[in-house]
Amino acid sequence: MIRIEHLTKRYGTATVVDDVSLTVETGQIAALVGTSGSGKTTLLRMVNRLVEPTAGRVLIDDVDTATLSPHLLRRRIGYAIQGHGLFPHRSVAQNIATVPRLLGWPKSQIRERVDELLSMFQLDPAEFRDRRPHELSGGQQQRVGVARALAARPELLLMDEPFGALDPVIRAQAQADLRALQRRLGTTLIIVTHDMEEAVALGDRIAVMDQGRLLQYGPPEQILTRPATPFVQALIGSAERPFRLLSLSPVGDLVQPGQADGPAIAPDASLRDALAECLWTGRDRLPVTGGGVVTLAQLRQRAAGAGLAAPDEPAAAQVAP
Ligand SMILES: Nc1ncnc2c1ncn2[C@@H]1O[C@H](COP(=O)(O)OP(=O)(O)OP(=O)(O)O)[C@@H](O)[C@H]1O
Repeated sequence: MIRIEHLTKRYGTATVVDDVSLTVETGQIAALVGTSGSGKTTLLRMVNRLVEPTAGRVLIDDVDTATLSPHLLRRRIGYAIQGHGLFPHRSVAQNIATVPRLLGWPKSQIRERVDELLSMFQLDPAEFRDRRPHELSGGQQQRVGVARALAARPELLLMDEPFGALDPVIRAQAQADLRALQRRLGTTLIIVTHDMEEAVALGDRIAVMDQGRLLQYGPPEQILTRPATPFVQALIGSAERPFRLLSLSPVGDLVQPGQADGPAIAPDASLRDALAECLWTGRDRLPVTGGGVVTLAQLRQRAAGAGLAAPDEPAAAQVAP
């Protein structure tokens, strides 16, 4: 568990991170969103002490990170940034092996780990191990960057706009892969993004920042249905909100008894997909694979925010004064 307590960073008279407190449970993803210059990167970099806080502290599993040596701390924390930051003159394998080498892993174990990670990211080890970063596509470089961050099996992974440079299709795939991988490994993840869509797709919790302050921290449903301030509301984008809400839940959530004509939709498809299918095919109900139906009337209700579980724990509904 990561506990950020009253974290503050000042440069001269400018307070760029202003008394931010939030908790990320083990195995969860927290997405930091906000406008440019709102302090997201600075907040993230204070977690691995690339930036030293002016005040406040960060606890990882109840240990104050100020008591640890910064370089040892950073070996325990994966860090992936936009533009991947790969070493250009080192091979893919050497790049991925960076932290395991610093930790003194035996060569055979490093090699095994590199190949395992390449396979996990759908890069054939025999083909990619010895290439240099410039011999890879942007998406492949990005995957190697994330593989490098995961190499030493960090309990915590920090990502700063890791998919910013990818086109929308690859980006959606990269997000899905990251989510699946993170679930499998149980890694705790803090990701900075300026894209609310990405935050909703990835975050178990979303932190909205503006001018160094945390305006709201809560599950995506809460941010979307109960924005704490006009700024949060503007960031969500009112036109997109119904679709974002629908994208959070699978068809299986709304399935009810009944029958309908036409091709069926899978229970694990999103409600957003179901709405698109209804509109595209002119149907007001769809059969669901395995039985039952989902209706347009239900989808409309859900898009308006009805029937969602009440936003949980009051602490997560933290709102700045
Ligand atoms: N080393 C520094 N010295 C002085 N000011 C800094 C320094 N680093 C960052 N800042 C300022 O702190 C503020 C927050 O920057 P930060 O990079 O954390 O924002 P951000 O939300 O990540 O922005 P973006 O989305 O554009 O990357 C900005 O106004 C920036 O100019």
